[in-house]
Amino acid sequence: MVVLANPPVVDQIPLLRSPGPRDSFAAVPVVDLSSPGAARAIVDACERFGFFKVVNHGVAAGTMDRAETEAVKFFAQTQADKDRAGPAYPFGYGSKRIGINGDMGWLEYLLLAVDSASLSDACTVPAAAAFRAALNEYIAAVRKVAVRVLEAMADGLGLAPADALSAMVTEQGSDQVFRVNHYPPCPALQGLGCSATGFGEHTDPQLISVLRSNGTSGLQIALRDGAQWVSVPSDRDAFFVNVGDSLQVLTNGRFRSVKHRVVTNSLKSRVSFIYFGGPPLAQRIAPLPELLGEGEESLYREFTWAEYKKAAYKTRLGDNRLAQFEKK
Ligand SMILES: C=C1C[C@]23C[C@@]1(O)CC[C@H]2[C@@]12CC[C@H](O)[C@@](C)(C(=O)O1)[C@H]2[C@@H]3C(=O)O
Ligand SMILES: O=C(O)CCC(=O)C(=O)O
Ligand SMILES: [Fe+2]
Repeated sequence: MVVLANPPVVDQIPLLRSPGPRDSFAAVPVVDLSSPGAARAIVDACERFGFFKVVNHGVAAGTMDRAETEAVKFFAQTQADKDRAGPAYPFGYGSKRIGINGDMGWLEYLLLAVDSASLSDACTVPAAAAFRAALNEYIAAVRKVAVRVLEAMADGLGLAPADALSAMVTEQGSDQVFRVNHYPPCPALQGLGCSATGFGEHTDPQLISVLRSNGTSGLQIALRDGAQWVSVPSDRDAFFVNVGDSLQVLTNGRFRSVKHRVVTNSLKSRVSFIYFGGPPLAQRIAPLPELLGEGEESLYREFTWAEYKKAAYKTRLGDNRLAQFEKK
C-alpha cells in the first residue's frame, strides 16, 4: 500500500450533507435601519439568534457593485498572479487554507487590515488602484452601517452614552479586519446530494461582523441550541450582521455569538465581503455594568481584546474559543 505523507489539499476539505429546502431560514429577522423600531428589533434578534438582516441601510448599490466587479476581476487572474499577493498571514491572498492551524475550505480570499475607515497603508495588497479605491469606498460605507447598528443596539439595551458600543470600533487603534471571500463552484458534487465546506463552522471573535454577498446562497447559521443548521436565503441588496464572541461577553451572554458556516454551490460562485469590527488591543472585554442584574456575576474571567485575539488565533476554526475564558 502506498501511504501519501501529504494528501492532496482538496482531500482535506470536508464534505457536508446540506440542509434541504425545508431548512431554509425564512424567519431571518429583518431590521429596517431607517425605522424607529430598529433598536428594539436588533436587540430582539441578537437575543434570539445573534444574527439578522439589515435593509434600508442607505449604502448605494453602485458602491457594492463596484467592489464586487473589482473583486471578481482580482480572482479571475492566474493562480501565479494571485499567489504573488499572498500569503494571507498576517494579511494578503490565501487559498484553501484558513488560519494557520490546519483548517481548509473550498475558497480563496483576501484578508485585509483596515485603519480608521479605509484599507491600511501598511497593507499593500491588493495593489491595483481601481480595486483599492472600490474597496475603500465600500469599507467606509459598511463601517457606517456597523456604527449605526451598534448605536441602535446601545439604544435598545438602554446604554449611555449613545456610542457606548460603537466607540469601540471607531476609536483610534480599533482592530478592524476586512475579508473578501470567493467560493468557486464545485460542479463535481452536482447531483451527489452533498456540498463541500466553503468555510467551516465557527463563531467570529470580534464584536460584530457585517456581511454582503453577490446573491449566491451558501451561508448557514446554527439555531440557538446548535442542533439545527439552516440556510440563509441570499440577498445581494442587504447586509447580514453576526454577533461576535466579544459582544457575547459584553452582554454577559444575553446576546449569543452565532455559529455559522458556508457551503459551496455546485454551479455558481459566491463572492462575499465581511467587515469585522473589533476594539483596540488594550480594550477590556467584560460585561457592561449596566447590563448586569442585581447580584449577577460575570460569566467570564477578565481579559483584553489582545489576550482574546492571541488565544483565538491559536484555536482551530470550529473550537469554542470562549470556553477557556468562562468562569468554572
Ligand atoms: C482558524 C482560524 C481562522 C481565524 C483565526 C483562527 O485561528 C480562529 C478564528 C478564525 C477567524 C474567523 C472569523 C474571521 O474570518 C477571521 C479573520 C477572524 O478574525 O477569526 C478568521 C481567522 C483567520 O482567517 O485568520
Ligand atoms: O463568506 C461568507 O459568506 C462568510 C465567511 C465567514 O464567516 C468569515 O469569513 O468569517
Ligand atoms: Fe465568520
